[in-house]
Amino acid sequence: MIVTTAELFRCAYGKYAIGAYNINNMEQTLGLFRGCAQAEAPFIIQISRGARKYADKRMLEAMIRAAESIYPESIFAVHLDHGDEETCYDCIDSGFYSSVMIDASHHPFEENVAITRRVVERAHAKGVSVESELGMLGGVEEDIKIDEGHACLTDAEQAKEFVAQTGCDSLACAVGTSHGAYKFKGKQSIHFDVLEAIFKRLPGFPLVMHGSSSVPQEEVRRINTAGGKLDPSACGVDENEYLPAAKLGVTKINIDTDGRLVWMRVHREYLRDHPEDFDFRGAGRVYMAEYANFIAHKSEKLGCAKQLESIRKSILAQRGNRA
Ligand SMILES: O=C(CO)COP(=O)(O)O
Ligand SMILES: O=C[C@H](O)COP(=O)(O)O
Ligand SMILES: [Zn+2]
Ligand SMILES: [Zn+2]
Repeated sequence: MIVTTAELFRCAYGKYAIGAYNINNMEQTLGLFRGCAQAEAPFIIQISRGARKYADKRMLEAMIRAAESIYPESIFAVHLDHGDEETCYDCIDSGFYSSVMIDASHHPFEENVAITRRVVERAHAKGVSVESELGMLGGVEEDIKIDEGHACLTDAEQAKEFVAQTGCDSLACAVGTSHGAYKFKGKQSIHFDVLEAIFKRLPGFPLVMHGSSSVPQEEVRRINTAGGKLDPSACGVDENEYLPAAKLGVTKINIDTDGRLVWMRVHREYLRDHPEDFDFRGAGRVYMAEYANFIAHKSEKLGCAKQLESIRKSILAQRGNRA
């Protein structure tokens, strides 16, 4: 069942967070549905503009619809990740996406408000939820790279004003995390003081945390042992901080890099250990099983494992009340 992120957030708020994972190909798609079925977890499928170019937006839609028919019990939102205005409209008009992110945070405040408001109007007219962004994360995001010194954390007072002026359904905040495998040097910590200040000014309002991969050192070590050359000093967010963040209003946690690391590790090790192999499905099979286990593990850490049936009841009730 495809639901909106707003519907998911009404169930999760203050209790747990929903994992948002980017997909680009069939193996990720099947692994994601399988992992969430294993964990009995709801989820958010994220499609970036890069993914829409890489795999063709029609291919991604067809794969997701096929995966849904293979896993009919699944409950998920289809979400555009880091959209610009034009791509948001394309997704809203497609009738397939249930949620879009308009990321105009690189513009000045007033312009960010104006762009976000336009998208909210078009989206809400079609029942689509809107995530917006205020503040700037470090790291690489689509074609923009922001170094550590230029990242700027979200101001709580501005966040309150921004939400009131735009009417968006959720807000991505910069609270110390960053995108990619080369995150800030050393351990990445969520600035809980900043998050708490936003939570206090926006009680009941769903917050989103991007750049939340944990970049496990063991994963980086295995990739490098099998021939990779990733920076071994980079680490991500401690997975044990997902739930404390959820208690402060974070309902959506974005994880892409960690899934890419699973792909890299499985394929590098498989090719190293099976030099005679010319059937790529061997590695693909291992990857799908490993990715499913990875998703199930993340769902436990996010607190959304075993929530599927209660979410189903609650969303059907929400829809019944509105009908
Ligand atoms: O925020 C993300 C996608 O929008 C992903 O963040 P990571 O690079 O930490 O996985
Ligand atoms: O934040 C970005 C996501 O990790 C998606 O990355 P991408 O734009 O390379 O598809
Ligand atoms: Zn941004
Ligand atoms: Zn992001």
